[in-house]
Amino acid sequence: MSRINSYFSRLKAEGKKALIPYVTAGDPNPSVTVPLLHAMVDAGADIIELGVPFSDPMADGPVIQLACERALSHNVRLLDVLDMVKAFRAKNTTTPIVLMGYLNPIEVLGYERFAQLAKEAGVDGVLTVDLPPEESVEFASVMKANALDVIYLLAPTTQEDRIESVCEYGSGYVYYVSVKGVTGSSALDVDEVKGKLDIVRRHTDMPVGVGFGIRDGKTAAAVATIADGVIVGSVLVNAIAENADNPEQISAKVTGIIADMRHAMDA
Ligand SMILES: O=P(O)(O)OC[C@@H](O)[C@@H](O)c1c[nH]c2ccccc12
Repeated sequence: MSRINSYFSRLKAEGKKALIPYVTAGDPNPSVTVPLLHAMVDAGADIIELGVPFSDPMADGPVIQLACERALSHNVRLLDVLDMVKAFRAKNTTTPIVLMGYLNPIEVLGYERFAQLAKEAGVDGVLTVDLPPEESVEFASVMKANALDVIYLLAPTTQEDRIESVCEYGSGYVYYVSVKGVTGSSALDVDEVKGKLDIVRRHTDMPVGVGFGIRDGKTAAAVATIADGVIVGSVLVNAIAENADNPEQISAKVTGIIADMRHAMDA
């Protein structure tokens, strides 16, 4: 059983939902990331989506695009991100980490080498934004051979027959994107998302995480009533951006938001 699977089963047994924050590795500089990951866990994060900085993050809005730029200005590459995961694992062996990014840096390393290094570093799952499941047969089989979960996105526009295949190829959890568009979009409509999740659940027993447009405790709590995981990115990355000039503030701001969400979700 993967660390992601066992984590979700444990939460289920406790009647809790997963809080899944996203941050970009190396933002605003490489020394911030590992301590920030530990602080997020202490504040109530269950699973971490760690973004691999990429020069052309087409599914991301301005907030995460700028995060990628800040990290890339310090030359943070995929191998550096894997080193951060390894450093995190020295003190934490329970919190699942999903690497979130685009295909190009993985292709440069090669699937096999990437998968081995990622596993060794302590990565649990991989979400490759620009690789459609239908084209990922080889990718997915190499990841799975190295005990990495492959997480896919479902969008509001995904047709039911594709939901079926995406759920079949994926493992760990499915990521339901709550609104059309890029990351950092405006608020989502919980009732509309609920209707979609009912359809998704007809096709899979996997946990379903919902992301895009969750910015506060109230929305996090509402999403927690319908989903297994609440995924939060831009509001945290924005707090990082606002404090990029005094990084000692970053952890307090980010963990403040996470603690609020945790509290609202568990209330
Ligand atoms: O930023 P938001 O609206 O809170 O949504 C989460 C999202 O940022 C995170 O999961 C993510 C970061 N980059 C992505 C690219 C595609 C899909 C999702 C993502």
